[in-house]
Amino acid sequence: MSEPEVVVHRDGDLLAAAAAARLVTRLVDAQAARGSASVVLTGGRTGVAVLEQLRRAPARDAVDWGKVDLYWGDERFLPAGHAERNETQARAALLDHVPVDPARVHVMEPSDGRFGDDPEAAAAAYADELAAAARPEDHGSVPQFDVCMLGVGEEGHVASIFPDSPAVHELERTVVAVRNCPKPPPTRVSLTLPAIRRAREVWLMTTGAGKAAAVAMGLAGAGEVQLPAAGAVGQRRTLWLLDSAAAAKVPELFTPPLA
Ligand SMILES: O=C1O[C@H](COP(=O)(O)O)[C@@H](O)[C@H](O)[C@H]1O
Repeated sequence: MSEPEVVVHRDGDLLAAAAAARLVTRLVDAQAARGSASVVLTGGRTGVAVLEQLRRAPARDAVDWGKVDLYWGDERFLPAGHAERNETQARAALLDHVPVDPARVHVMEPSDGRFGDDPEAAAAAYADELAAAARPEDHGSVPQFDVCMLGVGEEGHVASIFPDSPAVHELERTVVAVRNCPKPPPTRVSLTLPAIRRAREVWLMTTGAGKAAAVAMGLAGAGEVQLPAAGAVGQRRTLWLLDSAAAAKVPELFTPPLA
């Protein structure tokens, strides 16, 4: 597992543009090395802003989008096409604008999908989908994602893993249904921390003063039960991509000059 690294950008727009550029490089490198690439997308303001910046970046065409597997870290369990679904927002921001292979767009089922209003069944199906995509070299029931992008909530949640919730205690399953979320909508489907930790690189991306306390605690060694973001660690790299407001309380040890 990797030690956290911090990159601070002047503001959220710059962070989103820089993360989009970083993602292009990472996907191109993965395709050069292995023929294809995989990325876990996140919902939330920063995650969607990164995809919007990627849509606008001419360098996006350096990626062979037909050879990218796209997954989600979590999904709001709502009907297909609902404006608050992370999938809907990712499609509008980027996926509808690049030539992805629909078979490689691995969505979490909506609440009016194959399993109806049963988030546990939707979570189990996604776990099966991940297991089917894992190759022998992944050494487990989850693909070794090239990049797992995550937002960070004010109370330190990542994906839909909230502090001291059943999901943060899950050590076996790779995907779980989440009920009674403190942030609406109350029902979600989420990767678990063990699944997230299979990623080569985990990028925790967040902006704004409201996130500063959670970011500082995550970097100061908080436990993952109290602060799930602290448990989101990549195999090779764990990057905290912050704007200066979110970085305001970061321990000095981690504070590099503005990027
Ligand atoms: O609801 C969610 O929120 C988090 C954080 O969102 P943000 O707007 O505060 O950046 C996000 O990471 C998660 O995917 C999403 O479902």
